[in-house]
Amino acid sequence: MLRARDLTYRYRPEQPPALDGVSLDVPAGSLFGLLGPNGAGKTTLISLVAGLLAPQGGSLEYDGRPLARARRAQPNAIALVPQDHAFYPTLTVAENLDFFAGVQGLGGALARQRVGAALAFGQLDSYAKRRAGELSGGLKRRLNLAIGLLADPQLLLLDEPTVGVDPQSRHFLLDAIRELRTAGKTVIYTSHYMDEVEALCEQVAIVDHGRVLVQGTLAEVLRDTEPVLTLQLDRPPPAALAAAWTARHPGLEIDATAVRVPGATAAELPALLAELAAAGCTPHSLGYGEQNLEQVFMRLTQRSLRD
Ligand SMILES: Nc1ncnc2c1ncn2[C@@H]1O[C@H](COP(=O)(O)OP(=O)(O)OP(=O)(O)O)[C@@H](O)[C@H]1O
Repeated sequence: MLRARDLTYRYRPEQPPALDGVSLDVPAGSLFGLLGPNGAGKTTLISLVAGLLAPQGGSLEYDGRPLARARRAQPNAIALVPQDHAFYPTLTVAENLDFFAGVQGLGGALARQRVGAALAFGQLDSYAKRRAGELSGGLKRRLNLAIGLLADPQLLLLDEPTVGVDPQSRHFLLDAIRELRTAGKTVIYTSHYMDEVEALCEQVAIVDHGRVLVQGTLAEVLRDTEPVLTLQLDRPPPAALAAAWTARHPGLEIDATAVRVPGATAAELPALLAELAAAGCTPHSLGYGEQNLEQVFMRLTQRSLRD
């Protein structure tokens, strides 16, 4: 459905590029997680898809047509729900929805029906007459999402929709996003919360410094890296053992209570455990094989998502 090839974008000539050759394929009907730390380029990328910025290099296609042409043919097919609150705080919830329905060219019975559906989707009916600026953080996010859905878009771009919300609203928003997918929408979801992306999305791309580091189904991305053995220990292994393991497994990491051994094979496990026991160290937990997205990100960048 959405195909990006070699996209580049630079805000200022003296700055590094915000996007540096990004290629992505977002299948129709997928919940696609765009994961990356602050400043990775996520907002820039979805601003290009939303048409707020024009690519300086590369191409973007939507349903097989150049994006600009697809947008002219179907102006309401793609909607952006931005990170910032995109409504008028002094208007009520209902007035905001009526206003944005009008902005998107909806009128008469269709506008009433879409506003009703958006209120119901965001479970905002009982707040319809409340000034938007007086809503809680979570309700403001729900209103943002409801406005994005007014014109019944096919592709919804959600930029960090759960930042700054209470756990209950976060839960509500994540369920609502799942519902959108069930209703056949395509959703691109940017986040630096890897647990959310892991719980929600079946397609994932990890971006950093304006580049896509890895993309594919969640299962592919998690499997894409060599297995890591993680041992939680009662104390660090002796220096001689650490040196021997590091020689066999470059990239081995040791901290006060854990050892991470990249590239260890399943066949090696008994020997490694025997060496540890001989050195007087007792592992109290052991993990092997599949990693989570945070670990994949750390392996690819040597940094944490929150650095
Ligand atoms: N309007 C702007 N002018 C100049 N530089 C910008 C502008 N907007 C973003 N940048 C820079 O472009 C890079 C990518 O920013 P972008 O907002 O796309 O990242 P992001 O992954 O969405 O981060 P965040 O999670 O913090 O929103 C960053 O280095 C950022 O400082």
